[in-house]
Amino acid sequence: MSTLAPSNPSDIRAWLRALPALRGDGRPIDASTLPEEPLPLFLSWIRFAAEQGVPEPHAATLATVDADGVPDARTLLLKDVDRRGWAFAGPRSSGKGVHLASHAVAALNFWWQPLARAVRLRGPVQEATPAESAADLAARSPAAREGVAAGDWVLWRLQPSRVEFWQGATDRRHTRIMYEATADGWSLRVQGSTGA
Ligand SMILES: Cc1cc2nc3c(=O)[nH]c(=O)nc-3n(C[C@H](O)[C@H](O)[C@H](O)COP(=O)(O)O)c2cc1C
Repeated sequence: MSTLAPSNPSDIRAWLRALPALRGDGRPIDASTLPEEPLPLFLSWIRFAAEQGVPEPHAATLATVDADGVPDARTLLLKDVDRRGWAFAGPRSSGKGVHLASHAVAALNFWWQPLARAVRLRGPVQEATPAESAADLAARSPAAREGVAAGDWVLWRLQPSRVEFWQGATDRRHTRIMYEATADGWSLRVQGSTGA
């Protein structure tokens, strides 16, 4: 079937269902070599995605909720990641800034189609120091800095309470690697196809 969108709206359902999905080159997961915490696995997956030519592997979808609990989501760039969390930035006056001021929690989702891989995190969000936010703004191009009011730029860090690594497979025998923060570290659960 052609992948051109049908002009007749009543055909959309059939057209969508016929579009190919999960055609990425999935890799088997060796559950015996997984690290005890999610950070090293995330670093190895995003580096691998970049090496494999995944375009803009640092782009992710950030979901927040507003003061009434209504969710919203938008694409943004990951600015840093270390033990303090997954860092992203934007104006304090933006939708995400307003949401985070009332509900300091978020979810972040990466989708690396050529590898059929996704990473999904959720947890509390903390504002970085004013110096870190200013440094992030200063590192942007002059064009990107233009129009940002002084003091309106914020760097936030999502400190995940849960991280899921998802490896899709063309035979639909997907693998989910789930890390949950515990009082003294991380618990790890693997579901689905494993073994390399
Ligand atoms: C690839 C890509 C990268 C983006 N990076 C950022 C970013 O790092 N920070 C940001 O505030 N908005 C970024 N945006 C714009 C957001 O998607 C969004 O339009 C903007 O943050 C306003 O959303 P909000 O009002 O819900 O906060 C990016 C958009 C795309 C498509």
